[in-house]
Amino acid sequence: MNVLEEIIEGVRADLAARQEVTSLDDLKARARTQPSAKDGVRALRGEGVAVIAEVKRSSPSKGALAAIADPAGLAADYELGGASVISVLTEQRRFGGSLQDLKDVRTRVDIPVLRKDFIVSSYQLWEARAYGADLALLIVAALEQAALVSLIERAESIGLTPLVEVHDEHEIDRAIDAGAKIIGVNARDLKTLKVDRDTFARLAPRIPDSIVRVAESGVRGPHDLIVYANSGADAVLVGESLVTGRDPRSCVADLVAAGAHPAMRRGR
Ligand SMILES: O=C(O)c1ccccc1NCC(=O)[C@H](O)[C@H](O)COP(=O)(O)O
Repeated sequence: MNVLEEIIEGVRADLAARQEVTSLDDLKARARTQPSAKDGVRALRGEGVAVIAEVKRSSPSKGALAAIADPAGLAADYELGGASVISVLTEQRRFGGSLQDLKDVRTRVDIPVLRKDFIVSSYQLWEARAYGADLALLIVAALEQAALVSLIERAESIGLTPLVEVHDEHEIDRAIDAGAKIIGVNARDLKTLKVDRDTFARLAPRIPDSIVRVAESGVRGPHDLIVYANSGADAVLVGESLVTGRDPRSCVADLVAAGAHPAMRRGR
């Protein structure tokens, strides 16, 4: 079993336990009490390069990164630094996240919030909405094509914007065929966990201009953002360097400033 398969095995077990406690009808009722979801595409299509700042306590590749006792406070700092979207890892076993983190972050920030998890069921989309997410990650490598199509449709029908994650050309074609409006190219191979920052430059030209292009993983600072932007990134998704940096707000502000430079404007 590779790392992705191991993670998903745990995700399915935790999902089954939650489904024992909360019925789908209860989740739907809770989701319907939420304010309308914010527009994820609009948030990532502004001037300059948008920053998606991640609340990430630990990871399979690096182990413990940061304790993050106050995820909402961290998210508020990210927002003050100029982030366009907050990503909240809700997977518990390997990333130390939770739906409570998502709820806490949602109540503190005004910008859109992404549920970053390993989504294999529409139940998790309803959870995302019920706990206040505006966007939800869908990983092509984790889903058969019929499931991908159906989860994108379900996400959109309940107001969520799907961020569809890919790792190679074939997955890009699958994401486009499935109707993705935002595609994230993850530089981290989810089977080997190796980060290859050249992946984005290689794959981005295959993604049409009509689709928002997000470069995920491996951003250590403004230089990496600029390299991704020069290869066509509309947005970058950043976790580790923000949670391990000394001042998350200024780390985000430095990225936003680099992405707002006139040389980064590409008439989007
Ligand atoms: O981060 C990991 O080790 C990891 C392993 C297996 C599946 C997913 C993983 N990370 C999720 C992400 O995609 C990143 O958290 C995100 O792109 C931010 O990356 P980074 O800035 O490099 O922390």
